[in-house]
Amino acid sequence: MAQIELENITKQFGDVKALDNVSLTVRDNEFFVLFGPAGAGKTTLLKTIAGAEFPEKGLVKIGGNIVNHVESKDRNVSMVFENYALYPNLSVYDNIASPMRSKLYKKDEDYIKTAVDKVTKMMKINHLLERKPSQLSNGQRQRVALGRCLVRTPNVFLMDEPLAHLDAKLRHFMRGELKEMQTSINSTTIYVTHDYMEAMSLADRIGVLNHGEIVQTGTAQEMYYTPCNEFVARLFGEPEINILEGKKYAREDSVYVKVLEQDVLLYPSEDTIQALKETDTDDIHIGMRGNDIKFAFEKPGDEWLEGTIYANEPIGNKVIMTVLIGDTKLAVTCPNDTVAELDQKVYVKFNMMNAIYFNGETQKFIIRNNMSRYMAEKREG
Ligand SMILES: Nc1ncnc2c1ncn2[C@@H]1O[C@H](COP(=O)(O)OP(=O)(O)OP(=O)(O)O)[C@@H](O)[C@H]1O
Repeated sequence: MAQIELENITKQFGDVKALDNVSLTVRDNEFFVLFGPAGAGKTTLLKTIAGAEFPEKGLVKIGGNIVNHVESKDRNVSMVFENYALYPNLSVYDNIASPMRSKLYKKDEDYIKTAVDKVTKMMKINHLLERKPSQLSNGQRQRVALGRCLVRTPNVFLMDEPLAHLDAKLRHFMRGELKEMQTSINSTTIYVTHDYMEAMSLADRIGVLNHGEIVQTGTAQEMYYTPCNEFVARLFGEPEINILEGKKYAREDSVYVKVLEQDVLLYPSEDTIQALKETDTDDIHIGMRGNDIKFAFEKPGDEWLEGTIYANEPIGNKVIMTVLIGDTKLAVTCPNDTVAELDQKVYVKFNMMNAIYFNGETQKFIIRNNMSRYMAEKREG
């Protein structure tokens, strides 16, 4: 049983509050991903759980026990850092074997050999066992460090960007292996990444950290469809979500939002009207993802907005077209065979089914269109 609870944790380095009153529960056996910009406090949070940093305030609990004063080695956690921290004089084999030779976990050499074989095959480093860390590439070193972390089965794995230095193909493969491993052993994992795709594909739940504070926790779906503010909305998805500045105004018993200074009204769905009416500002921002914007080169109808093509950028199997309307740039996701000239006229239309509304003053989430339907679908699974 290794539920992790952080209660009101504050950790300060000089003037910098690396963690600011953080409260968080990571459930037993959960794969929890910590996500956030550089300097948000992710590594400090991991180190606080590992016992490598000690908070000035708050409680750290593992498996229901307060561990604030328990030494790192006695917490039964296994941590892998982005900067490897391998023993330079030991071979790959001995580096990976080292946790099992420690006084606390002492295992016999046959057991160790079986465990090292298993993990080095999984990491695709079983041909490097005799080498020293200095004879390895960064990606190989990182896999050795990950292997050393995974070779025993602690209560808690703490992983700080363990795949950052691997090429895209290997990273994809490793993600699959990690996920499978997680489901086959009973361990709680907290995993730090900068890669939103990695966060979304691995996580049971995600915690977004910014300036030392937990901004939102939830599933990948919740982060993507119901982000608690514009900051979270921008973190998930490529291209970054478009945030359109608009004004709401009432007409009869409905509410309308006008965007891009154009005479186009975006009709909120029925269940959105009440929430927009109750919002105490007329400044409304609409979050619209690139794949919810349709485009055409001939004007299909009056409700389409006219713009010009500002940029066209291929990304993997899609093209991101930047459309300029007035001063606003919209990122539109297009099929990868889209051919378009810069400055060419283009017409766009929003799929309002997936519009997300934010308070323009606070940038906080108000509601998404068809919220009740979305919630019902979520409940059904
Ligand atoms: N030992 C330290 N001494 C002084 N300041 C520190 C120390 N460790 C971290 N900090 C500061 O605390 C803040 C949080 O750092 P932390 O490394 O936890 O962020 P992070 O989210 O892991 O960042 P990154 O994604 O860049 O690794 C940063 O402002 C950092 O400069």
